Amino acid sequence: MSSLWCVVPAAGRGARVGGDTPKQYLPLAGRPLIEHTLARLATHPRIAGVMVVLGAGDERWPGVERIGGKPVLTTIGGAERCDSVLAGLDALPNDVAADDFVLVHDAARPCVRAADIARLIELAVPAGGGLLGAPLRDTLKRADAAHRSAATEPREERWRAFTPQLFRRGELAAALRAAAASGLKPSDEAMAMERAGHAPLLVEGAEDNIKVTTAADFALAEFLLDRTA
Ligand SMILES: Nc1ccn([C@@H]2O[C@H](COP(=O)(O)OP(=O)(O)OP(=O)(O)O)[C@@H](O)[C@H]2O)c(=O)n1
Ligand SMILES: C[C@](O)(CO)[C@H](O)COP(=O)(O)O
Repeated sequence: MSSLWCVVPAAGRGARVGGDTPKQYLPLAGRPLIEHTLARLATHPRIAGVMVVLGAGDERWPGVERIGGKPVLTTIGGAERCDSVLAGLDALPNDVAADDFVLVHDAARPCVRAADIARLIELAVPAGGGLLGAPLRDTLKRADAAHRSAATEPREERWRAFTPQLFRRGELAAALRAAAASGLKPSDEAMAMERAGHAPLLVEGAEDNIKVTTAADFALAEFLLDRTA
């Protein structure tokens, strides 16, 4: 079975965590958060290599060139996550063809399960692309400016999007470029692909594939690390 490259957007500032150090470099179980994520990806049998997208002038990147025997390449990202993903796609090795599928996975998601990555590849490749996610399981409220519940929104057919997301290199790059040209800043790859007329497959994954977003998420991620390995 062929293996895929994975673009890892890691050029964010982690503003919602606070502090001067971007969250991907903050300690999680004794190691920088990003190292856990890269270890998960690089040791996966279906992943050929990782392209880490760094912030400009990022001195915190340890400069590793291989993890788990897999190549680790780097490039510089942009102002928004979508810009960073596009930069990562453009920087992939030339032997990654336009029709080859590529994964995109947030550096901020260190607890992704290997079985979920395998299942995404198994189901989304024949479907032309897709993403891990989970159906909403809570009642959904629309808040007004005073944080009052203004309405209860339908939760049927509503999913939370996770990463990895998986698409053909050329189609995803074209969709991201088209979105950028229209002034849209897609919050995930699937949004750009939907806008380009594709219908990404939703593949249900474990809800413990959390995105470390606030300081409180570090304790939860540390609790989950060993339980999701
Ligand atoms: N310009 C950006 C913004 C985000 N990311 C990456 O996209 C992933 C998910 O984004 P998010 O959780 O929003 O991270 P930050 O943008 O760093 O968080 P914040 O919005 O709190 O600053 C992270 O791995 C982050 O490093 C990126 O590569 N380039
Ligand atoms: C891509 C993503 O992980 C899907 O849920 C998420 O949108 C990235 O976080 P952000 O805060 O939207 O940048």
